[in-house]
Amino acid sequence: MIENIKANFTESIQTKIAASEILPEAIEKAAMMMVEALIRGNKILSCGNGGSAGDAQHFSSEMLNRYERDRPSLPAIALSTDTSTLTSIANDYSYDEVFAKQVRALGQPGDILLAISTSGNSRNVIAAMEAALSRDMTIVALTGKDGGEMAGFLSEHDVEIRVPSNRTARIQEVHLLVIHNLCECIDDSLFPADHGDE
Ligand SMILES: O=C(CO)[C@@H](O)[C@H](O)[C@H](O)[C@H](O)COP(=O)(O)O
Ligand SMILES: [Zn+2]
Repeated sequence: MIENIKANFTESIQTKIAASEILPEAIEKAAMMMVEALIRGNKILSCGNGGSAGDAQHFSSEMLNRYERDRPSLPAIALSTDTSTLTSIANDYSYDEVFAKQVRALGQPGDILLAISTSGNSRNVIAAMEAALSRDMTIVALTGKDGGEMAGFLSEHDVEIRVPSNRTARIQEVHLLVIHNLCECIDDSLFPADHGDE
């Protein structure tokens, strides 16, 4: 067991090092898309399943409340939080529709969808992306593995941040770091810290 635990730490560290070499430009592009959307008065919707649902909520809470510094609330909605809405859409229609229906109701032109899936193949996340495009939103996709079907949905207006790993857990661990980088870039752009503030 100890050897497995150590191997997991090593694999996670190596995945982060590999990601640090290939992802910074995509993260910067995604952050600038988000900053521009927020300046325009748009908002960010986020979605994902399982651990990625947690990531979607982690991101929205850091927008709505704060990341590391005191600053005004920023508009974001995680689409994985309202169990009445999720269960009724899944019950009456299909689990594939649980995020897409919310995007069609809440999404406005210029909003951003943060779509999170380690495989890139979750049907409900892909349906949310289709709904976002129908609302003239842009997409920031956090993926892994080979990008799955999600990778094929993106245009030059969108950005994919694909973690170089085939293991769901390792991909999720990097997704969280990506989310914290996005928050830091947004705060640095919109609310630069005073010297000596931090
Ligand atoms: O957290 C984990 C595994 O670490 C799981 O809950 C995982 O998120 C679930 O199996 C998801 O359904 C996987 O979906 P996806 O990342 O392929 O979109
Ligand atoms: Zn997990």
